[in-house]
Amino acid sequence: MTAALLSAEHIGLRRGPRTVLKDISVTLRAGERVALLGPNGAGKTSLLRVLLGLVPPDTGHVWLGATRLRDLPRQAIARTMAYVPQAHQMHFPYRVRDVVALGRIGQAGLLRGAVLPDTGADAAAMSALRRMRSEHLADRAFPALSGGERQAVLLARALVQGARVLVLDEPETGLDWGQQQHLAMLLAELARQGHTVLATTHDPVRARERFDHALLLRDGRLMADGPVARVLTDGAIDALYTNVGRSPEG
Ligand SMILES: Nc1ncnc2c1ncn2[C@@H]1O[C@H](COP(=O)(O)OP(=O)(O)OP(=O)(O)O)[C@@H](O)[C@H]1O
Repeated sequence: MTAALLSAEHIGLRRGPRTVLKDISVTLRAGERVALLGPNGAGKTSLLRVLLGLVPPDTGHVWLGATRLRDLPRQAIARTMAYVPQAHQMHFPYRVRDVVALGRIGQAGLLRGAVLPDTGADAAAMSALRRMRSEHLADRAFPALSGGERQAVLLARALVQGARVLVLDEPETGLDWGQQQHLAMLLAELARQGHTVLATTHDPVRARERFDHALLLRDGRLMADGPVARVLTDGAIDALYTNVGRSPEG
């Protein structure tokens, strides 16, 4: 089996009086597409943020390879992991190639003072856009793109960043069927190239087709973790989404 790229052990997270994550242990491996599913409020985004090192857990540890995430500088984390947010948050009319080139800013030496990236950045951006089959968008204004085009551009930026782990929060939201198919094809290609894809989704049926592995989260607890064919059964899906919020607060 491939070595763990990112792992979490016994993660607990409290927010005010609420326990948001409870004793969660997961392992992500190179080349895997992992779907994170659960009802609204289950803790999916909170878990992503802990895994990305954006929120320190109250208990447990996250490991990037053999190193604890909390012992790594932000730049080192950024070179390994990229967060691909829902794709509608940028309003300034940057050109696509510049949005992608911004992925270089996390690299050594560029954080201090530099606004726009180094001379190699544009070539790197174009190469990443080609990998995401989006080079034809290079000179368009980012905010004018469709949701699916923006996702592809943000994935290209993650590639420029050098990230091996790509973390996506509900990437299919707002995409029509054709764009969802295109995104699924890009994620499959990235996984074949050895990237790890971790994405939240509200669509268990499509997750069975488009992911290798599933994590089921409910009330902050990991209910199941395994290959999609084993984990995403009709019974498990029903149980995941039925009578939500009735379990005791812990
Ligand atoms: N900063 C915070 N302060 C208080 N409560 C929080 C905070 N962040 C998250 N929570 C609570 O933690 C729980 C999990 O939230 P989270 O956003 O992780 O769920 P989710 O599974 O991503 O939900 P959704 O599918 O609706 O996006 C929710 O009850 C939420 O209200």
